Amino acid sequence: MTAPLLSVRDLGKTYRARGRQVVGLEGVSFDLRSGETLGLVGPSGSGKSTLAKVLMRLTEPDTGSIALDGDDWLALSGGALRTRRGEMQMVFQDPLAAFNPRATIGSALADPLRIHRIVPKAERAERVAHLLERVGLPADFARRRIHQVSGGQRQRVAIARALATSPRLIVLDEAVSALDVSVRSRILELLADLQAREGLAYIFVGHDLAVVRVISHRVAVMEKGRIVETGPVTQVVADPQSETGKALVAATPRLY
Ligand SMILES: Nc1ncnc2c1ncn2[C@@H]1O[C@H](COP(=O)(O)OP(=O)(O)OP(=O)(O)O)[C@@H](O)[C@H]1O
Repeated sequence: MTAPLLSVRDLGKTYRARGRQVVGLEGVSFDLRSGETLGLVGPSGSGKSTLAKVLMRLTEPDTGSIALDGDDWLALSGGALRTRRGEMQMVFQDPLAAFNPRATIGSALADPLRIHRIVPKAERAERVAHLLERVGLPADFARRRIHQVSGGQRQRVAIARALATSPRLIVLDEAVSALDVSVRSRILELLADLQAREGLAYIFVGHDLAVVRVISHRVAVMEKGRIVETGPVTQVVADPQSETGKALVAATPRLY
């Protein structure tokens, strides 16, 4: 067995809001290997976004540890964090909110190449064209703006931008939830192709178990900040053990 790419142990986070304490995460532990997808499901408020934000170093946990490739991910700060940040990327539900509407797609893709000093200026246009090609878009998309392309194409651009820093892991937060069924299937196919070719690991946050099942190898069910059940996706779907897992399966008529 190869060592895990990501090793998460005992993460805890409590929010303090208006004198009240709210559990964001409690005792969250899991491993993820290269080339593997972990689906993350659970009701609203169960801690999925908090976990994603902690992994991305957008918020700090109170307790616990995260190792990426054996390195202490939470110990990184300043320049070291900036250098390695691109190893984990995130794709959101609404790419329009994540892109400057006035910038061209080409400049949006060139930004991470410049910021992370991935290729010299003279090679950026070529690298942008290559990123577009990897997500199935023609090179002339570089001249368009994000609002000039369809929802599925926007999500392809968002995936291309995530790929720019050669991440080991991409957190996909409801990344296909806003798309029509046929567009959604093609994006899921693209993600699976990229994973097969490049060994990317994904954490796929979703509310629809029917969609999560298509892409995930394993699934973790969250409730009140805890992982209450985890296992191979086929097993959790066929025979959920937790009350939350049972409720999610019961609420998903398209599973069979
Ligand atoms: N900034 C914050 N301040 C206070 N409480 C917060 C904050 N962010 C999240 N919470 C609380 O932490 C808990 C976990 O929330 P989180 O957003 O991680 O859940 P989620 O599973 O992603 O929900 P959703 O599916 O609705 O996005 C909830 O009770 C939420 O109200």
